[in-house]
Amino acid sequence: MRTFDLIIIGSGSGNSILTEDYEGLDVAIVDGGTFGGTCLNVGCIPTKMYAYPATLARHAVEAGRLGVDAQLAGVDWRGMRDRIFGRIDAISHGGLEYRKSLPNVTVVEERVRFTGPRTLRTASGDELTARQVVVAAGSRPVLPEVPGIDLPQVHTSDTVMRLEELPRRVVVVGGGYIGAEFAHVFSSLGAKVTQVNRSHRILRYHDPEIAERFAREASRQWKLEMGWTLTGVEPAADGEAAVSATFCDPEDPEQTMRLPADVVLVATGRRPNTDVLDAAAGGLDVREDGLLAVDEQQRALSGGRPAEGVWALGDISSPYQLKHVANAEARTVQHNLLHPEDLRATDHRFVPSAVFTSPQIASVGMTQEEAEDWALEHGTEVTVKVQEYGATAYGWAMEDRTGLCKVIAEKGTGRLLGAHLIGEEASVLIQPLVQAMSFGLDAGSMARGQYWIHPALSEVVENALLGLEVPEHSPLDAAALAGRR
Ligand SMILES: Cc1cc2nc3c(=O)[nH]c(=O)nc-3n(C[C@H](O)[C@H](O)[C@H](O)COP(=O)(O)OP(=O)(O)OC[C@H]3O[C@@H](n4cnc5c(N)ncnc54)[C@H](O)[C@@H]3O)c2cc1C
Ligand SMILES: NC(=O)c1ccc[n+]([C@@H]2O[C@H](COP(=O)([O-])OP(=O)(O)OC[C@H]3O[C@@H](n4cnc5c(N)ncnc54)[C@H](O)[C@@H]3O)[C@@H](O)[C@H]2O)c1
Repeated sequence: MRTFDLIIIGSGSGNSILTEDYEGLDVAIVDGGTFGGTCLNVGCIPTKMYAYPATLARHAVEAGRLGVDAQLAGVDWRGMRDRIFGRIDAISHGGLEYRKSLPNVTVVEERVRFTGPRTLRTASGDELTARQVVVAAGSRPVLPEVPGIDLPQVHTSDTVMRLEELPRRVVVVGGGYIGAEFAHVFSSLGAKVTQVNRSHRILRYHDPEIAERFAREASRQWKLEMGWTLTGVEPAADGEAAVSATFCDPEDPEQTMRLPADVVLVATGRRPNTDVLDAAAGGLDVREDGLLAVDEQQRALSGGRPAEGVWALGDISSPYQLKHVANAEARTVQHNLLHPEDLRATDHRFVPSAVFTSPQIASVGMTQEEAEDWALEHGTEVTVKVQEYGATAYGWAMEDRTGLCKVIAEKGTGRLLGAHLIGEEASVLIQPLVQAMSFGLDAGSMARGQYWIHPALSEVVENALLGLEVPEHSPLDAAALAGRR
């Protein structure tokens, strides 16, 4: 049995814990996959490195509306792929080598499982234990158990970005973040894409007005099929495509659909790795949804109480499955490991997210429906303003027909409750609204307490705020508005 001061399982956000403050500790960092984890190797970073050129390609196709005679002559998929992974693989490799070079750090490049409280066994049979264990083992794609799911033409986000050629026909299964982003990438780069979703709502956790606007835009760019569940994939009979994917209507299984494809991308959600880690054998509580149970201080729970010396962060324990959340939780663990007498909690109040499609989508806080329910429950009223990009000066410059910014606030106080955008640079435009919510700036003060550069796109946000029925300045202080008391 090898004993350490600290074992970190997972080199994604888990790896960021190890600063110089840890130099005095004997640390093991364990990862059985690619060093650097999901975001770097198969997640946020490579997808955005594809999404950006895909957006450029989309703009070229749409530039004619503005009198620019551009066209998409083609894309160099292999060149793009090699540029992207040439950069990423080097970062992953460099990170691994750096960790290996540290005298106090042992890198274990193997899968591990819990065998008891704070004890682990590697795939090759070594036993490891530590005073403190950080579980940062992430999540993995869920694959429906249907015939043909293991055919080589069936991919997940883990493999699809390394294809040798840009496929001609792609069937994307799933209507969430991953499905939407890859439908954008493949269709903008020139593939014929059909995106199939089980429910009748795409991006189902988003504000319905945004999701509907997105569905309208998406169906201009690729084919959307709603209300179908995947039943199988088989080699195609006609030789026109490599495989055909079959679907049925979950409410009427007699209704079926067959789609030819060169690539079937399955993006039907991700599952926390608590099962492969055998978290229960470590005495840790696993929730019904498969997440490792943690408290606000990121302490893993055992029998509902903090387990001695076990912490967790990121996709394995967080319902958000977002890199900025995993990083924030890692900062909490980094502090708490060294300051047991002064534990911090992770602030999960205003978690924003964005979908990097064209147009982009960004969201923070309550949807309109959630805000209206909240208002009923708290005996208060909400005010909502939807500002179209096309009705602002920069929106005219862009001849924009799709963008909108919806802001939701409490009427009496101007407290911002939610913001939802679809449109150019939505992921950037939302940030001042996240800031206002986090620091308790009310909508009225935010609108009129600062200059907004004219005629920048940010006037969309300014005008949305000005359209709310709120006091010019809030009667409440910032802490109360930020929901801190
Ligand atoms: C295609 C895609 C696009 C994404 N885009 C975005 C985005 O734009 N913005 C955003 O905020 N989020 C995005 N995400 C989500 C984001 O990548 C994750 O939320 C984040 O990477 C989770 O980090 P983590 O540290 O919890 O886990 P990970 O980074 O997954 O790290 C876990 C590590 O643990 C290792 N591991 C697992 N089990 C074991 C075991 N038993 N033994 C040893 N090692 C093990 C794995 O090999 C892995 O390296 C995206 C995800 C995907 C899949
Ligand atoms: N930009 C970002 O922040 C970003 C990008 C990608 C991924 N992520 C993270 O990764 C997570 C996983 O993404 P995801 O898109 O795989 O999951 P998701 O949960 O967002 O979406 C899964 C979709 O698949 C559909 N589905 C499920 N089973 C199906 C079936 N059998 N047939 C057809 N459709 C089916 C669901 O209805 C849903 O629309 C996200 O929740 C997100 O947190 C974030």
